[in-house]
Amino acid sequence: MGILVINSGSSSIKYQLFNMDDESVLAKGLVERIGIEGSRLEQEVNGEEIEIEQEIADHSVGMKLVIDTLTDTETGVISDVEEIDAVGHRVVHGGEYFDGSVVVDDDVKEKIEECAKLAPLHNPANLMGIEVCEELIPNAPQVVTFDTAFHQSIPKESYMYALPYEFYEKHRVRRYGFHGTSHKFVAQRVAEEMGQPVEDLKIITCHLGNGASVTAVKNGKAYDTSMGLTPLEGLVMGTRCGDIDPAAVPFIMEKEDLSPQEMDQLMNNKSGLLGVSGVSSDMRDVEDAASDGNKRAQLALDMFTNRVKKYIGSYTAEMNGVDAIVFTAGIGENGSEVREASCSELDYLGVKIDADKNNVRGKTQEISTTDSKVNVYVIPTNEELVIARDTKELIK
Ligand SMILES: Nc1ncnc2c1ncn2[C@@H]1O[C@H](COP(=O)(O)OP(=O)(O)O)[C@@H](O)[C@H]1O
Ligand SMILES: CC(=O)OP(=O)(O)O
Ligand SMILES: [Mg+2]
Repeated sequence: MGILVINSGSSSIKYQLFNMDDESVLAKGLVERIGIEGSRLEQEVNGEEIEIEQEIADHSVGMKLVIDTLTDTETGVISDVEEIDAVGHRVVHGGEYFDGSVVVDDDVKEKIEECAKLAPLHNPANLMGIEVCEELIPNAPQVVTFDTAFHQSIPKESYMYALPYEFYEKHRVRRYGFHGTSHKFVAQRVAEEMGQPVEDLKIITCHLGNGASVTAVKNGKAYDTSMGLTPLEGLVMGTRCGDIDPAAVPFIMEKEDLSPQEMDQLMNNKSGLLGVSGVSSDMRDVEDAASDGNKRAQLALDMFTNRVKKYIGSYTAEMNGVDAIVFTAGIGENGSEVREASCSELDYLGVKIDADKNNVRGKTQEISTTDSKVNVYVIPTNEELVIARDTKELIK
């Protein structure tokens, strides 16, 4: 059974074509830097890599390139889209509508669209992916898996905001949390690595990508998470500011005469690493600029890692301890300096990083010293495999 999984991030499309008879990967690829200079597609088939560099203006152009590359006579692994039996998509915001994966129909699409105002960088890209697949792979059923689903277990004292209660009742204003598929996957994986049941562990998972979030996973369930009503709250991100004093919002709007939409754009698209450094939203560019002596790039880096550290500390307090800390996603899997800085001076918690072991990219590895009280790991996330499993289950 051929299942294509599409994971549209805010700046990338990751895809994997699985043979779900044995969960083998037929092709795996990444379209990155969508909408910014240097956009490209990278695809791996049986260990062989190809690279296509071209301008990719948005997720719709990116999706068409993915399907062309998969079916191309030279680069492709299938001769026809008919070999794709189903498509599974990652969708970021499911509101309180969805606590699990579902088959796409008009009603589901409407609800994804309705939630788009709460995930403006994501749900529109996710919907675009669904619509391009409907057009180009018309016979394949489509399934969606929501980032918000895993966080449904968070207790009410953590998901509520201290606003007048009626705003929860009227508009469902609350913390939802995102990257749930990834947090759940790496929490389970780290428990396997440690040879202990996830139900016995207190784990802090740091998903650091273009969007970034930290989750406290207690006894296998999400207990708190840094993203909120939208994927804007919490960590400093590529273009998002994360936590700020909410009173800064009306203050800036008044001073700069901004509409709510303009203010939202400022916080979602022009802030974070990009806004502080003035260099780029991409961690690699910011790290390069900082090592060339750019002070604002260094400041952006320091703010990024300081925020990760704050969340690790606060979730340790909330869970009354921590057994394992996991780093995952683009920056978490590759950025050894970010990991090292985020865990520096956490020795009062018993966290000690081994510099040699930490010199690792994109593979599962314990990076803490043997006498560290907390096990720190790099675990590559695999949201796509989780989505493929759900898709197979639902179309049976
Ligand atoms: N070698 C690396 N070192 C540091 N950061 C990296 C490296 N490779 C990728 N990244 C960072 O990962 C981020 C993208 O992460 P990713 O999980 O793909 O994001 P998203 O899914 O949100 O689009 C970018 O900031 C990029 O710079
Ligand atoms: C929810 C979110 O921020 O997703 P991404 O990291 O893929 O942008
Ligand atoms: Mg991502």
